[in-house]
Amino acid sequence: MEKDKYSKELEVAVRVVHLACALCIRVQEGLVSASGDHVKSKDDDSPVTVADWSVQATVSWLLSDIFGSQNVSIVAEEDTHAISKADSEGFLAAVVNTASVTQLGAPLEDIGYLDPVDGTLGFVRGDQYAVALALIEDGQVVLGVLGCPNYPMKREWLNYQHQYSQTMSALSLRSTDVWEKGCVLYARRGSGKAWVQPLICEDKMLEWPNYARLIQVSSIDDPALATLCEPVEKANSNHSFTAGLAHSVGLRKKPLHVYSMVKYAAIARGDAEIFMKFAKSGYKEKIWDHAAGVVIIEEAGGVVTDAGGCPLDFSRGVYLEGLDRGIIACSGVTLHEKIVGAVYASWDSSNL
Ligand SMILES: Nc1ncnc2c1ncn2[C@@H]1O[C@H](COP(=O)(O)OS(=O)(=O)O)[C@@H](OP(=O)(O)O)[C@H]1O
Ligand SMILES: [Mg+2]
Ligand SMILES: [Mg+2]
Ligand SMILES: [Mg+2]
Repeated sequence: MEKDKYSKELEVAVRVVHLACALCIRVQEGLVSASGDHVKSKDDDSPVTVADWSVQATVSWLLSDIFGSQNVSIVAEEDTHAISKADSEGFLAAVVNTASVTQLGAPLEDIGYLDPVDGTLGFVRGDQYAVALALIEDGQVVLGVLGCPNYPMKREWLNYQHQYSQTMSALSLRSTDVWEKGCVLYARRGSGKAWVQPLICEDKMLEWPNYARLIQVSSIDDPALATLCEPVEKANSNHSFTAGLAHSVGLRKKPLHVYSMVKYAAIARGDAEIFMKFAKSGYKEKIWDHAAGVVIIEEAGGVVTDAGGCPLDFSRGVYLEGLDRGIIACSGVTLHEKIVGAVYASWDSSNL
């Protein structure tokens, strides 16, 4: 890809994700004390919140406003049915109130994929979640931006998952220091670079990208030293299958259970070496749950494929069609080859 292609789009996407994160932080802080009005159940029983809707509305509006609605095509997770139901009146008002407090100035063609709140379960539980925005051109993810409001620039959080908010207060991490809140990661395909920024408060936005730092995947390739991260919910990924794989390749550390694409961020930042997800057979992985994370890991030096070792196919609509069994992301080829080999060796006897 030519050197400066998409640089304007990337800058806008990063700024928009910063704003979206600020919005989520406000809602998450309020959730603890709020009535049940701010969280709803979708038809598949998964949660959706005021933040999912507000981020989706805000990001879509901002991108259309900046690039012109004729140049922007956004595919986003939440569908408009749920919010127009009569019983959602209070919820809709909350979305309008939250979305209208937020505001932002380049052409965006191709298709943007947005997961307004990834890891909604983590979000409502006061834990990890992400805002993910990716640009896909001719079936290739060309830009990825991942906002991780509860993933500080410092890596200590990894040892304290599940009690994120308690840990933050116990460690007195609720300071105004930008390095101690969250981060935004981003990458442009073919640049060979991936970046992380601290979550910037709104008055520092103009200074972008002054706070950006290059990130790289971990250099650890010895399974005994490697850290695996995987989804929290057993319904979303088969923990016993991954435990078998981990054992057979010689992983010794306990796996980290982390909500959302923060797992992709952890690999890209070098805080963990392996991410695996094996959903139940029949479940089709959605593009917005992976696109931004994949390009960021790859540009940071890592490898992401399906369990058969093939690249993920982002060219066929909202689903990762043809995905072979599961997803394997690693910091390098040595670990990746071992895991893919272990899947081949154990799949037939796994009853999956
Ligand atoms: N049954 C099933 N199997 C696999 N995956 C599913 C399933 N149902 C939902 N999803 C999607 O998983 C997204 C959350 O994935 P995570 O890796 O964050 O899982 S976990 O919350 O840590 O358990 C989650 O993203 P969000 O809805 O944006 O939170 C879903 O798109
Ligand atoms: Mg998601
Ligand atoms: Mg979501
Ligand atoms: Mg969802």
